[in-house]
Amino acid sequence: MLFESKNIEYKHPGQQKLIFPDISLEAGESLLVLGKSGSGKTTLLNLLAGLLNPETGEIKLLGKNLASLKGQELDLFRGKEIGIVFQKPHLLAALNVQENLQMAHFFGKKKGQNIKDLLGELGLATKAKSSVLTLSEGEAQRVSIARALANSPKLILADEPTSSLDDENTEKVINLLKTQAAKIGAALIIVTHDQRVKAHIPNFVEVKAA
Ligand SMILES: Nc1ncnc2c1ncn2[C@@H]1O[C@H](COP(=O)(O)OP(=O)(O)OP(=O)(O)O)[C@@H](O)[C@H]1O
Repeated sequence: MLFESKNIEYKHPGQQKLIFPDISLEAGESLLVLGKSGSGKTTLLNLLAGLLNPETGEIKLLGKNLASLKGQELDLFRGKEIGIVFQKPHLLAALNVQENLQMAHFFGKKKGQNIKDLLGELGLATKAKSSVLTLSEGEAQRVSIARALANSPKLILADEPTSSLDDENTEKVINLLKTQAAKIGAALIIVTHDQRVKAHIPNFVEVKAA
């Protein structure tokens, strides 16, 4: 199994304990994480990315238990093997499109995908040298996807990647994520409350308050 999470529980200070469904995915498989606002979707994504530590349970990517990795080791593993698409693109405004992607190679200490080719596949070939401040919302979202894919990670995590997009761009973004995940042999997990995404990815788990 490429990716597995089992018996994960987490409690934010002063909040109810969150109990998450188990997940297991092979390379090229996709999964939606659905749930109401406040149910714990973003918390689960942060746990799967190793940005939070679960109180119980284990998360394994490429046979490695995330909890067994510490500090810099975990940061480097995340940089190489986990691509995260945040809800808002969070691009570095001082850098152009291409430089934003080069940062991923730098932090992952990995050669990764050819940036020019990747931008071409995401329909951004003409934007390589553009300031990220001049991009439309859909373009900025695609750049943030390109950045998440730049190191050919084995796990792609996307938090509400379509919430601010129209129907056409939603379909484009979901297809891009699926195609790229299949191409690089990654597992894809998309957190969303956007019902439109369900039409494209039938496999789902639901996060519910305990
Ligand atoms: N840092 C924190 N400290 C305390 N409570 C938190 C923290 N982060 C999240 N929570 C609480 O944990 C619960 C789950 O939050 P989370 O952001 O994971 O939900 P979500 O399903 O992603 O919501 P949304 O769809 O609105 O983004 C909520 O009740 C939230 O208030």
